[in-house]
Amino acid sequence: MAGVLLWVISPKENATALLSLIPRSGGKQKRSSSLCSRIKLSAKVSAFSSAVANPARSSEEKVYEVVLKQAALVKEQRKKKALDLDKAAENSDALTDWDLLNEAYDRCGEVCAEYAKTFYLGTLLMTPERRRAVWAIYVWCRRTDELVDGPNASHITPRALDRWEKRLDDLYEGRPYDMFDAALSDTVSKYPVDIQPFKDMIEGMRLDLRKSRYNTFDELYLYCYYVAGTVGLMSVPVMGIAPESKATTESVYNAALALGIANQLTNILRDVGEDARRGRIYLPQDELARAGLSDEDIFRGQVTDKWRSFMKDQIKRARMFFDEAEKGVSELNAASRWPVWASLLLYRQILDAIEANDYNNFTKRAYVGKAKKFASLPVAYGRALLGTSK
Ligand SMILES: CC(C)=CCC/C(C)=C/CC/C(C)=C/CC/C(C)=C/[C@@H]1[C@@H](COP(=O)(O)OP(=O)(O)O)[C@]1(C)CC/C=C(\C)CC/C=C(\C)CCC=C(C)C
Ligand SMILES: [Mn+2]
Repeated sequence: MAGVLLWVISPKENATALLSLIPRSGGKQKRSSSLCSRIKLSAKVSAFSSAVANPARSSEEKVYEVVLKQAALVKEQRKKKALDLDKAAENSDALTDWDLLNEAYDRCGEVCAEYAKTFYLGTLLMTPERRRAVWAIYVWCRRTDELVDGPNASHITPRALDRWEKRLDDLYEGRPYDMFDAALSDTVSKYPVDIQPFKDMIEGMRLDLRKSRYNTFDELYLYCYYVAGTVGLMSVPVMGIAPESKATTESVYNAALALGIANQLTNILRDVGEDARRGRIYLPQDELARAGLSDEDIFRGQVTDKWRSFMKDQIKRARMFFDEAEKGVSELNAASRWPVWASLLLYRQILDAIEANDYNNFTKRAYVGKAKKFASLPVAYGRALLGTSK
């Protein structure tokens, strides 16, 4: 991870491309207009927001455009029934440097195993091709987050993030800088993963550099999309939609987006105290004010009835996003469902843990204990076995 920092801070010293060009597979894009379930969730969620009219497009509408674009890319692939992604992936390996590429993917797997053990275990059920592609995406996300959250975050400037984005462009064009990039470069050449969610995640990191308050849920929603909803959009093209699924591609992407948003909202609710100690308050300012709370209340960190009631509403909204996500998991390829269910069940239990801590997210960290974690894995497995909407 340190290498990334060196590179973005001082690119010249480290700018050696390790692997040569990797073939790209294209994908025609087609638009669709099924906003239905998006709007339903939007209506439910905005019941929490103020009555302030928002004549401009909401963040949800803007984000939905990315969802449609990514869904269209995948729909195109699904139509090509004869194309077996795993086979295509295997065949195009013949054109690249096998050993280096395999090593690059293995290293991604190692990083993943170290930082996210449960998730790593879950990926072992996937086909080898899909598994290693998800690892490559995971590592890129982890490195991106490390830039602004890691030990050297204080050295990161907007220009450093611009260089990271340039590096992303390069790897998409088959010019990776290091072996982790090479793995991702290979992945995006084989699966219909659009570059936009990756760029948007970098945009989320830019926001973290310049913004420490969110006026409304709409603003927060966009941030959550940038740093977490994007992960869902990056992952589904690799995890794959079950061939027998009758669900629309857009609805599956909606669910994936919802899972990212739900996870990030949960992160935010869990880390209120920790973030406040870094001068950050992600909770929407207008909702805090309506609950009779201010930044000072958060810095003071006292669990009052006002706070409990405010948190109950926040938790309720996060759960709504988890519910929305649930609708899509069974539509994924059978082998990809288990890690997704596991992550959904585990993350959602953090909300239960906040409740169990009597809403003290100022000084008590809500976490899911080992026993509960292990108990969730067979539950996730059971759900993964259930069929799709066919
Ligand atoms: C149909 C359907 C439901 C499909 C599933 C789609 C899917 C796989 C969604 C994944 C959702 C997910 C795991 C989102 C990640 C959310 C998250 C925790 C984002 C974190 C951002 C910044 O947070 P913060 O800095 O506040 O918190 P920390 O203290 O740093 O934790 C991130 C850290 C961004 C970076 C994200 C990652 C490193 C995770 C990347 C994960 C993958 C690519 C694999 C996803 C696959 C599974 C099975 C979970
Ligand atoms: Mn982080």
